Amino acid sequence: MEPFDTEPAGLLIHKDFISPAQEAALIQLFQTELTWPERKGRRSLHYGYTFSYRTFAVDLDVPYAPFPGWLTALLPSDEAGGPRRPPDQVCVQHYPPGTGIPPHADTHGAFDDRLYALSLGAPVVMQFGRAGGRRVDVDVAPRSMMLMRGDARLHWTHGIRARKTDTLGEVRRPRGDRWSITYRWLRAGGECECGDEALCDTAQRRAGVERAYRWKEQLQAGGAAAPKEEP
Ligand SMILES: O=C(O)CCC(=O)C(=O)O
Ligand SMILES: [Fe+2]
Repeated sequence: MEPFDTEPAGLLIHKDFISPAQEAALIQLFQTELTWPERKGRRSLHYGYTFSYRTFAVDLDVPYAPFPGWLTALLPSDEAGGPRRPPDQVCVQHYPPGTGIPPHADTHGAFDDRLYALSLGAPVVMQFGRAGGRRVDVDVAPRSMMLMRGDARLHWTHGIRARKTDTLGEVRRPRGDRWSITYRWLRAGGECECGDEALCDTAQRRAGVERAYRWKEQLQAGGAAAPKEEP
């Protein structure tokens, strides 16, 4: 796994984590064997514990669902000191062209300091952002496994703009269908000690600040009636 050559620190990318043949077989499986929710935009399926879009943590009321065989074969083998056990929560997502995911930091208290994401299908530009406006665009290649830890995990947001093309230098590249598999481990104790009040749910709760959910802001502004585009 190689560190990304600029900020954010803690972003590592393992190119060609799977072969083109493995990728093609997986995309075939995604398209023919999985039952995706009927909705426009990005679509998600959950394995292990189920992710809750209400709390942005796992929903412990939904029993742990064992991983299917095809997924077990794709668990990251980590050079960074772990994982010592299989992930608790895995999310397979499909991004049709034009869709994205709003900038966010995965919930600190719920998940520990390592997040992995395997990419399949079309490449996409992922944007990392830091409070104060710094932004780094990362061109995420298919078949690569990304690891976010340290700063990249805790103190930067990541997101994908909902748009039909990405611009790289002078080149406008059309988006294509992309799939990702993200891997998360529950944080023991459920409290994060990073203290980052801009991004950490534990720090915000301790400071008496309610996390600023975009859909709550929309509700207050008389806008959308339900969360639509949250991670
Ligand atoms: O699609 C990806 O590569 C990342 C998805 C993500 O950030 C998330 O599900 O929290
Ligand atoms: Fe994320």
